[in-house]
Amino acid sequence: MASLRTLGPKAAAALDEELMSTGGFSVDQLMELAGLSVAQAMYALSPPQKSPRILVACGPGNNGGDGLVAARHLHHFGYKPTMYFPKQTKNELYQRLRVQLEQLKVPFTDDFVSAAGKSDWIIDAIFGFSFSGEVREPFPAVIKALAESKVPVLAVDAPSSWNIEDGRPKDGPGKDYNPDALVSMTAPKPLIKWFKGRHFVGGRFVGQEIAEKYGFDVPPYQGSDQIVEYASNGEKL
Ligand SMILES: NC(=O)C1=CN([C@@H]2O[C@H](COP(=O)(O)OP(=O)(O)OC[C@H]3O[C@@H](n4cnc5c(N)ncnc54)[C@H](O)[C@@H]3O)[C@@H](O)[C@H]2O)[C@H](O)CC1
Ligand SMILES: [K+]
Repeated sequence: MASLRTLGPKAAAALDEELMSTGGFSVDQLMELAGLSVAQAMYALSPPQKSPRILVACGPGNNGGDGLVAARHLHHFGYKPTMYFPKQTKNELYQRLRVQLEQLKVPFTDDFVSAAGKSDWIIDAIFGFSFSGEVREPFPAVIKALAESKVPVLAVDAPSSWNIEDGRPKDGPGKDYNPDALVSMTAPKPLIKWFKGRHFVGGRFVGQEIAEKYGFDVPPYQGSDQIVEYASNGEKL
C-alpha cells in the first residue's frame, strides 16, 4: 500500500466547516467522537490497570476540547485523569465539558510540571491543525516539559508546536519534542512524514464520498472500533 494520504491544515479546516454546515453536524458531536477515539487510543497504548494516572493538557481551541472529552471517557474506562487547562475560553461548550469533569471529581491543576511527574502518561491536547507561528504564553514552558518528559506522551492530531505541513520546529521549546504516540483526527496531517512513534487514526465521522472529495482514505475501522493503528509505512497493523 502507498503511504497514507494526508490532509493539510486548510483542507482540514474546510472539511470541519463542511461537516458543520451542509454535513448537519454540530461541533459537540464531532468533538465527542474525536475525544472518544483519543481515549480508545490511550487504552490501546496502556490500560488503566497498568497506567491509571493520565495528565491531560488542554489548549484553548478544539484540540483542547478533544482533550476535555477524552478525559471524561478515560474516567469511565477506569483511569484517574488530571486536567491542565490554563487558558479557558468563556465558550459555553467548554464550560459544559468542564462541569461534566467536575461532577466526576476529576481534578484540575495549575502546575503542569509537578503533575507530569506524578503521571503514568500525558495527553497533549494543546494545539491541533490551527496552530501556527511561535508558541505563545503560557505554553512555551509546557512544550519544553513535554519535550523533556520521561513520562510517555500521546499527542492529539499533532505534536503541539510542530508545523502542520513541515513537522518538528528547528528552534524553540518544541525542537526536541517527539511524542511516543499520535492519534490523527479524520486523516493524518502532512507532519506525519516526520513522526516516528505509534500512530493511530480516529475521529470516525466521515463517509467515503467526503473522503474522496478531500483526497484521503477512510481508515479500515473494524467493528465498533473508533481507531485504526498504522505502521510507519502507512500500512494497517
Ligand atoms: N474534523 C476534525 O478532524 C475535527 C477535529 N477537531 C479537533 O480540532 C482541532 C482544531 O481545532 P481549532 O479550534 O481549529 O484549533 P486548535 O485547537 O488547533 O488551536 C487553536 C487555538 O490555539 C491558539 N493558537 C494558535 N497558534 C498558537 C500559538 N502559536 N501560540 C499560542 N496559541 C496559539 C489559537 O489562538 C486558538 O485558540 C483539530 O486539530 C482536532 O484536534 C474537532 O474536535 C472536531 C472535528
Ligand atoms: K496536540
